[in-house]
Amino acid sequence: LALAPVTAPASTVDGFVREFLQNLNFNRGVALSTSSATDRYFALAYTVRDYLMARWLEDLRRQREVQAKGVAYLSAEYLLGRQLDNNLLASGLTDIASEALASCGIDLDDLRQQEVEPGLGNGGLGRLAACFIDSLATLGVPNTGYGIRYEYGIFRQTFEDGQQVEQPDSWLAYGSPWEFPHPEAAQTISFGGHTETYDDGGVQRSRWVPGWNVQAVPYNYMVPGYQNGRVNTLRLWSAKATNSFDLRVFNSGDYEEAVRAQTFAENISKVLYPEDSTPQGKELRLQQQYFFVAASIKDFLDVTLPKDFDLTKLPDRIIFQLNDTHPVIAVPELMRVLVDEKKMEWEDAWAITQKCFAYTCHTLLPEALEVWSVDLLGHLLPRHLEIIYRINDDFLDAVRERFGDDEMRIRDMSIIGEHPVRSVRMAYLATVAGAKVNGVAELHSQLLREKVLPDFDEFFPGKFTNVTNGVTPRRFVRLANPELSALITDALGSGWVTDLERLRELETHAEDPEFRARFAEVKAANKRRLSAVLRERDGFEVSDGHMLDVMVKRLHEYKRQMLKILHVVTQYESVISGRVVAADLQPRTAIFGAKAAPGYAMAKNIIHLINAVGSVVNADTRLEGRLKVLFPPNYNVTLAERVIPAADLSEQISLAGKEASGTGNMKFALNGALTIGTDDGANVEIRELVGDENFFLFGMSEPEVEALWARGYKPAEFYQADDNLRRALDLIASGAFSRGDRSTFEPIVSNLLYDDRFMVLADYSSYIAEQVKVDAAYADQDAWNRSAILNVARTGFFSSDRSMRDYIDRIWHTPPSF
Ligand SMILES: CCc1ccc([C@H](C)CC(=O)N[C@@H]2O[C@H](CO)[C@@H](O)[C@H](O)[C@H]2O)cc1
Repeated sequence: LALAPVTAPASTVDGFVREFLQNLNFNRGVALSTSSATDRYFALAYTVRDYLMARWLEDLRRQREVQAKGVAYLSAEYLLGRQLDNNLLASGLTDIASEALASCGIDLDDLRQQEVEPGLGNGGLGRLAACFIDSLATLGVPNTGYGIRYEYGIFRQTFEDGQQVEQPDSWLAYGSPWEFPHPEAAQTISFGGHTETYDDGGVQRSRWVPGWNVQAVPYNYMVPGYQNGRVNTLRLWSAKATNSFDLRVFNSGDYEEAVRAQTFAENISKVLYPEDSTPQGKELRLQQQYFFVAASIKDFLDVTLPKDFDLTKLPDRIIFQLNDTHPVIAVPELMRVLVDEKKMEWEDAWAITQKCFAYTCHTLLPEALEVWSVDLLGHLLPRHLEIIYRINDDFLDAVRERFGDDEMRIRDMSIIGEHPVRSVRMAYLATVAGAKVNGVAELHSQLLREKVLPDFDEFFPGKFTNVTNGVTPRRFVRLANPELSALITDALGSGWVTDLERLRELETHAEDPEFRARFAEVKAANKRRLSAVLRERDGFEVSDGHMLDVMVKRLHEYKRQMLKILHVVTQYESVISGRVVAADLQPRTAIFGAKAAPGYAMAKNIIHLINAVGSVVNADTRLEGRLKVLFPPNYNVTLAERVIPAADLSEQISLAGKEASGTGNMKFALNGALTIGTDDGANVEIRELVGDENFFLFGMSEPEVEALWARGYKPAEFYQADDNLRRALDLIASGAFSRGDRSTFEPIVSNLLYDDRFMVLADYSSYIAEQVKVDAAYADQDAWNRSAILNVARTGFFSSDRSMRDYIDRIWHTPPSF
């Protein structure tokens, strides 16, 4: 019996009830009658786990047996969202669970609300990682996602007097029913100390003599494929002190000292860094990066691989995908293990390492590219710095080989930068070591090659490629928009959930007035649902008959939330000045969602401005309720799942050349919203696929931006030349939204007039003109709905399943196995 494969409980209502009550009574230790909602939620989660367990264990057994090449996805962030519904969908148990619980007098929806979403990421990069591991499991590709189990995720955002206030995100207060801790499989991770060379039987070798170490405890999470019997693993590491308690010191009465090691160690996985563009260069951040990378490499080499595995075959067994530069310390770590511990020759180790890594870059902002000072690196990871120096020396020798003694080029390509302080340029290390380097949208990958890393593109022909981002249709269409899903399935059958290009077949239905009417009803129903959510969550009222104009993403100047708020102020000013009659306005509600990095003052001021404009506009009866601004706090995955299906207009208005890709843009189009956007990131590919007539394009293209910059950009000239713009900025400067206090938003106005790095003023008139077209288009609801349906039909390309297939074809060569 012991060796028999684990069998899942019976997928029947009775079977589910039995399993649920079993978990409630014996796992939570309560009776149904005395149970709390939390008890019932945990018991439900345990029950769903039980149904997926057999698949998970069988998958692990098969992977051990087949030893197929797999993907180790290294990411410092995973923005997972709530797990319950996704796991119910993946196991095909949603209806059975709902019926089983109802038979116990429990409403499944009540339990859904109990779940706290794990906010282990900042934004795009973290959510993309979550979509990718979902797709790898659904495609049946062996994959382990590796990351950090932060005790505190992205902060909770509240507003006090319209200003962002950060609250700690204690998502583990009640524990998480979806994690499987394995303290017995903890890895020891070292830091500090020094290096030394020693004679190893006549061979001079180097070794690291660490100063201190911590324990990395793995927590496993299920990553179920969509109804394919597959379950991959997400392994997140948590830091613990090696010797958590020093009894000797304790008995000496110095209680604090006795536990200092514990707190010190735990700090490593305590909290997620809330920056999503400007690295702070903090030592703890580097500790976090090395901590999870070293634990993951040890875990794979010592646990997953068979004991006698021939490491020269490592590239046939695994590819480590670097999710931006955050895990790139993995390169010198693998070299250290192969050379220092496995005693491999440097050249052999390097040949293996170069085939085992690939690097995805997610940004174009120079300030977002991580650099670590050699002082800090040498202090924390002295052996790794030595290895990086050796990698760089060999690399620059090859550069000299190819280009001769071109010192400029040598200095420009060196992994070691000299200014402002001697530092390691992590993007350069990732590019030199990676087998492949990819951007996340066509335009981004092109700019990466031409502008950010041109020397490397020339030196490494064929290394640079592109894989346009994608989103999982399971969470962002099937789960977030059940009514649209039913409409699509009704028309096309259910195959689209795992074959999203099938949506193309909706094109013919777009010409069917009856189908358009049903689509309109779906959108209206999603708006009603959003309205109920925002009323209950934030006390907001969503006005009927309003176009929902939505901008949800991190607050960053390059994303230009300022352009959106200037549009609102322009409309407001036009009415209160009497130039426009309120009744002529197309009723519109601008919905914002955005967190700002706590240290990003300008971003926080812009949040304050949006809330300030909102409270004045919403209260001004002269607008007759035809223009509203809503800014629900704490935008996260769960709120995205409610807002996106209800949206009419998707705001993707970054300055061309700044947004690497965007993924919200894809989610909106797939849920039948029309996009107003610049030719930036993946907007370009969305517009190409949906057709110019189904996309509201405005603003400068990337080359036009470059040209204006080169000519010398004087934002004040645009202020002078455009009456609407001047009136809008003057109204803000006047204190109209800050109780007459002109100083409150002065920093924003003067920045726009005298700096405006992201050319808000230059693109203003084109944006406003395009918004007028949006209003006109929205007046013809039937034509709008036809265009919206064509957006759904033509954006199947943006499935993360397709992204994964591209990574497999162009980078990983890890076909789905067994
Ligand atoms: C070290 C500070 C830091 C932290 C996170 C990041 C991320 C790379 C920022 C990020 O999330 N980038 C977004 O990645 C998405 C997924 O590829 C893209 O769609 C977005 O365009 C890009 O801004 C940069 C710098």
